[in-house]
Amino acid sequence: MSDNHPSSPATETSESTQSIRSPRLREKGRLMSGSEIERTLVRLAHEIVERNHGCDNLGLVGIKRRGVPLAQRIAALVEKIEKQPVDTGMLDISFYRDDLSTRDIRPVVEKTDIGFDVTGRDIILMDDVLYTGRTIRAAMDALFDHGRPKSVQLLVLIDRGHRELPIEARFIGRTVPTSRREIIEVKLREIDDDEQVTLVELLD
Ligand SMILES: O=P(O)(O)OC[C@H]1O[C@H](OP(=O)(O)OP(=O)(O)O)[C@H](O)[C@@H]1O
Ligand SMILES: O=c1cc[nH]c(=O)[nH]1
Repeated sequence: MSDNHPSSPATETSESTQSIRSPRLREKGRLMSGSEIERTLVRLAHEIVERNHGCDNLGLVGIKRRGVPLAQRIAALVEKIEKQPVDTGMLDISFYRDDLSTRDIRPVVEKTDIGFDVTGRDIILMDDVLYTGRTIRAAMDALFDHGRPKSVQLLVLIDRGHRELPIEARFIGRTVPTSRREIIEVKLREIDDDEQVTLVELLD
């Protein structure tokens, strides 16, 4: 989570008397359990295959962090349906965002290596949450730095609205109307050792 999202994590500084308090959060309820996430991914894998008439030219690209396990799981499901492997890669868009000045700068820079040639391919970008659309816009910039795909489609587990750019997902796990004072928190077992989607309210 980042500073430009209300869901920013606790930021404490010990080097001075100043400390930025974490926002107070209240959990409002669970939107999806682990098994609901799994079932949704199975449906999305079938939709991808159906709308792309197979998977011959597909390449899946997950956006760090939680888009990566989503892409890997969907690749495995598509492979099971179509009985052929699907190229899968990842993008770390930290340095491509257009609002870097307001980002929580992370100390570890991870190299972006999509892992296959995207030129001429039908690329499906994957992320956990679609909100303003700025991450996806940045991811597309990064993608086109790597080559020229034939098409780019977007898959998200949760579309929470509040777009600030003309970006829409083609494959959506669940559309959740939210207020700007709410946060969608996605947990995936590969990253969080837990698996669920919850709606959280920002109290401050
Ligand atoms: O549409 P947007 O407004 O760009 O928001 C969506 C992004 O926000 C989250 O990432 P974030 O950078 O907050 O943190 P994360 O790496 O902890 O998921 C989420 O994973 C999406 O990538
Ligand atoms: O609610 C939100 C908004 C952006 N990113 C998230 O993970 N959750």
